[in-house]
Amino acid sequence: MGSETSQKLPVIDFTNINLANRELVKSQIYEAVVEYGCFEATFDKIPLELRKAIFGSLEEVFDLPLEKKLVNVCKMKHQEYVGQSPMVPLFESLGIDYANNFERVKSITNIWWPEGNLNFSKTIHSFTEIITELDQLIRKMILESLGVQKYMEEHMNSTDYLLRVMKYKSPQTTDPKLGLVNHTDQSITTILYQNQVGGLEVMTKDEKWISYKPSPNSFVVMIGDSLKAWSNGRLHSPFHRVMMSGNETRYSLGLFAVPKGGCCFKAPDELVDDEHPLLFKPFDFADFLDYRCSEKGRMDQFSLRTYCGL
Ligand SMILES: O=C(O)CCC(=O)C(=O)O
Ligand SMILES: [Fe+2]
Repeated sequence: MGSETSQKLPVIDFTNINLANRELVKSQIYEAVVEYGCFEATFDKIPLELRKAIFGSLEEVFDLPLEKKLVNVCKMKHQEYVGQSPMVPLFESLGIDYANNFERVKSITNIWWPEGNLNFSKTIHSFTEIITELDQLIRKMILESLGVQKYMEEHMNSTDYLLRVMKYKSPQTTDPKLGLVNHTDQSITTILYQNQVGGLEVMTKDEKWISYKPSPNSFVVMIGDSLKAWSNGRLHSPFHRVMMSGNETRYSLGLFAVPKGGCCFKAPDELVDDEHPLLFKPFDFADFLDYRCSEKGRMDQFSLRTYCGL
């Protein structure tokens, strides 16, 4: 599935949003999430020192002994350590749930480093706090574009944040090797950030792979299946994967906004009418993840449609 294209993701500038350009940015976002389900955000609020600290912290956590990484630190379901998988041997990932809450980050840090590691907690939390703000601005603008801003508070209150950190070993070859399998995210939105090593590819609606070139002030913003369902299919949740080549280690972070478990996630009535019949049954995110992580769900590229498509 998919051939390469020299096309690029739409780039949207968030460095200086003001009253004069807000509406323009809003329309750029909407156009991008309808067409690509994804865009590159230029955003300069991560100072260079913090960037260095972030990738230093990622190196440090993945250098922990395997038995430490295998301890399940998350209260959110299905967020345990992934690694040493025969399907994706280069890939490792750890979850930090509710990473926007400093006390929560500290208590997870203390499991990994019983003597504490304040530098790690602070770095992870600062990053999350800054990116959470970007996420909320983007979602606010998306809800406005959808004409359902009256649900803003309810929508924001029914979501939590999960941070996942990722390491991809270098394959030591110029021949690209699969780093992470092709998938859509189950989240509402995902914001990705990475070191200088490229590899992320996003699929267009006509099944072409766009490869993304990282840079320090650039973030990839992606729509997940939950927002696709909530927008009653108006927004696209794109397939994406990671392909690795060369001899440098790739580190990345994904901040996932996810529906709170136990809460019924349903498209607003305003987005459902004769022209736009309801496409997905209301769902509980925890159940959706149960399906996605089941033996059948793991093999199912169209898990949203299978799980709650009408
Ligand atoms: O490492 C990346 O850039 C992508 C990670 C990803 O797609 C995911 O964790 O869902
Ligand atoms: Fe993903």
